Amino acid sequence: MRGVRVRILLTGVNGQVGWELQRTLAPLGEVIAVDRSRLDLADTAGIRRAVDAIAPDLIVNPAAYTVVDQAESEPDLAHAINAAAPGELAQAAAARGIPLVHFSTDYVFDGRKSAAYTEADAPNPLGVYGATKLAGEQAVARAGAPHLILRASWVYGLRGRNFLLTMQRLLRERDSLAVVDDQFGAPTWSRLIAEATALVIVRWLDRPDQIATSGIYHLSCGGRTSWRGFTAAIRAHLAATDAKLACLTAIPTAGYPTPAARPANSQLDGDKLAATFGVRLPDWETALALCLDQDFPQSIK
Ligand SMILES: NC(=O)C1=CN([C@@H]2O[C@H](COP(=O)(O)OP(=O)(O)OC[C@H]3O[C@@H](n4cnc5c(N)ncnc54)[C@H](OP(=O)(O)O)[C@@H]3O)[C@@H](O)[C@H]2O)C=CC1
Ligand SMILES: Cc1cn([C@H]2C[C@H](O)[C@@H](COP(=O)(O)OP(=O)(O)O[C@H]3O[C@@H](C)C(=O)[C@@H](O)[C@H]3O)O2)c(=O)[nH]c1=O
Ligand SMILES: [Mg+2]
Repeated sequence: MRGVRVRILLTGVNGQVGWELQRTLAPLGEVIAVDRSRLDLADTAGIRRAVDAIAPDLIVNPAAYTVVDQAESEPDLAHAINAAAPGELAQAAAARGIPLVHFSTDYVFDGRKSAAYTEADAPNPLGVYGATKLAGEQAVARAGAPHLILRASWVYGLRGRNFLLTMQRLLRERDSLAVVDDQFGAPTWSRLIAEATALVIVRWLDRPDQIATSGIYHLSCGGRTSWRGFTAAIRAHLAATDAKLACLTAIPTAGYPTPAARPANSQLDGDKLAATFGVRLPDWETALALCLDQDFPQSIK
């Protein structure tokens, strides 16, 4: 693949990660970005036909059903998009002899481990979203195409639907805000995921051992915090410009009941990605500062 411009089929281009991937994959080749109107992943039967019509050299699939609570009442749709569709994409890739890069989530874990999860830890999802994402991982692995499954966590950015934008709005609107303080993980900026993914793809496609290096890799920011801790950091950044912000209180999970259960700890260990591809994302606090375009803490003034 060295030096060759590849045709890349990219799904989910209006999503957080897909939007950023459109830009970070552009230097690698021709990006054929498809949205739901061109490739509806709920239509499992149409996927193979669409892939064959596009005839890509590589498939990158950040599209997913990501509404965690709603998934509890739409398990069939979530399964179609998160499990059946990646399986079809991977089978199409295997049939064409091309590689697939797929994304998954920290919510495949049950959160009972106190340390960071490695790729060797057994998944045990607590809800429909996590279960369908795990089924997607398994379907991709089974298909036999060279593949990377990149597990991210707590994805945010300045675009789309995410916790950062929700909290910025609520902190401005409300007098007080109660946020759970007993679920831990690492917030991860969508742009860094997309930049790291492009770098990993270049290094992976350059290797002779794409099948041997196929598998699951954890790709999320370093460190960990709670949802309240993440909100406190968002609040601290906002305080530079906004005089009046909601007071923050810590609550237990039981104080914010949701249809889907979430892991108490889903910090991901990034050592395997660093050892294999030389890529590691910065700590979540550094990433948040980069995203919000604040002064970088260590920068020389
Ligand atoms: N968001 C998060 O916190 C985390 C996400 N991940 C994983 O990372 C990946 C990227 O997530 P993220 O970018 O945040 O997701 P988003 O929810 O921001 O975007 C998902 C995209 O998938 C598309 N999509 C949904 N249903 C269909 C369908 N039937 N056919 C075609 N496209 C569809 C959406 O299209 P449309 O715009 O039309 O709705 C949207 O563009 C996913 O695999 C996700 O599971 C992992 C950890 C955390
Ligand atoms: C809005 C709000 C949420 N919370 C809690 C609810 C929940 O336990 C936690 C996180 O809320 P959210 O529902 O926004 O986050 P959630 O949808 O669970 O986010 C997850 O999305 C999927 C797609 C992933 O893959 C995960 O990595 C993760 O990012 O914060 C509060 O405590 N107070 C609040 O005001
Ligand atoms: Mg959500």
